[in-house]
Amino acid sequence: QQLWAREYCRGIEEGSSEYKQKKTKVPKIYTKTGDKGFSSTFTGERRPKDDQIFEALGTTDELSSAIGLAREFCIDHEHPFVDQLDKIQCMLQDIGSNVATPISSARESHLKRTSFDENPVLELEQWIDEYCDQLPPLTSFILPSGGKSSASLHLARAVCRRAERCVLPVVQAGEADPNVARYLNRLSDYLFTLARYAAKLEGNQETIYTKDDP
Ligand SMILES: Nc1ncnc2c1ncn2[C@@H]1O[C@H](COP(=O)(O)OP(=O)(O)OP(=O)(O)O)[C@@H](O)[C@H]1O
Repeated sequence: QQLWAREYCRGIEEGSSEYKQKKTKVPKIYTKTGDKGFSSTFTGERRPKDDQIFEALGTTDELSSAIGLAREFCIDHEHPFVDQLDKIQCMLQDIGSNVATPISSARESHLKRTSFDENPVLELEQWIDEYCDQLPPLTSFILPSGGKSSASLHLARAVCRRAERCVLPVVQAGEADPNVARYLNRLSDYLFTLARYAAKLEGNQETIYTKDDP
C-alpha cells in the first residue's frame, strides 16, 4: 500500500497539499468485495473462494511463506544459497500469476504477461545436481531434522508437495501451464536436497529413521 502510494504520487513533493489530496485516492487494501466468499481471478472472473484456483493460489502463497521463514534461518548462518531462495520466491509469484489466469477466460495479453516456461525447471535441476554431488548417498530414511535451517527447509518441502497436489487439478483441467506442476515437483526435490546440504554446512546430524524390533 505504501509503495503503491509512493508510485502513484511520484514526482509530487511529499507532504504538499497536492500529495495529500492525491494520496487519499489510493484504494484501501480491503475492498470488502470478498466478504461474501467470492473473489476475482486475474481475468476478472468471479469464483467462490473454495474454488480450486484459489486453493492452488493460497497454497503457493503458503509455500513462499514457508520458504521465507527457512530463508531467515539460512541468512543467520550466511548460507551461500540464499539468493536461490530469493529467486524461487519470485518464481512462486509467477506461478501464482499463471494459476490465477485460467486459460479458458484469458485474453492473449493475459497469457503473454503470465506465461511460465520450462527454464526455471531446468535451473532447479542444475542446482539439485550440484548439491547431490557434495552429499553422501542416502542409505536410510532421514527425518526432518538437522538444525533450524534444515528442519524449516523440510517443512517447506512438505508444503511444496501440498502445493503440487493443489495445482495439479488446475493443470489437468487445462487452466494452467504444465510447467507449473513440473516446477513444484522439482522444487520439493530441491528443498529436500538443500535441507540435507544445510545440515552438512552447519555440521549438524540428521536423524535417521529407526524401528524398534518387538
Ligand atoms: N482466501 C483466499 N485464498 C487464496 N487466494 C485468494 C483468497 N482470497 C482472495 N484470493 C486471491 O487473491 C487476490 C487478492 O486477495 P484479496 O484479499 O484482495 O481479495 P478479496 O477477498 O476478493 O478482496 P477483499 O479482501 O478486498 O474483500 C484476489 O483477487 C484473489 O485472486
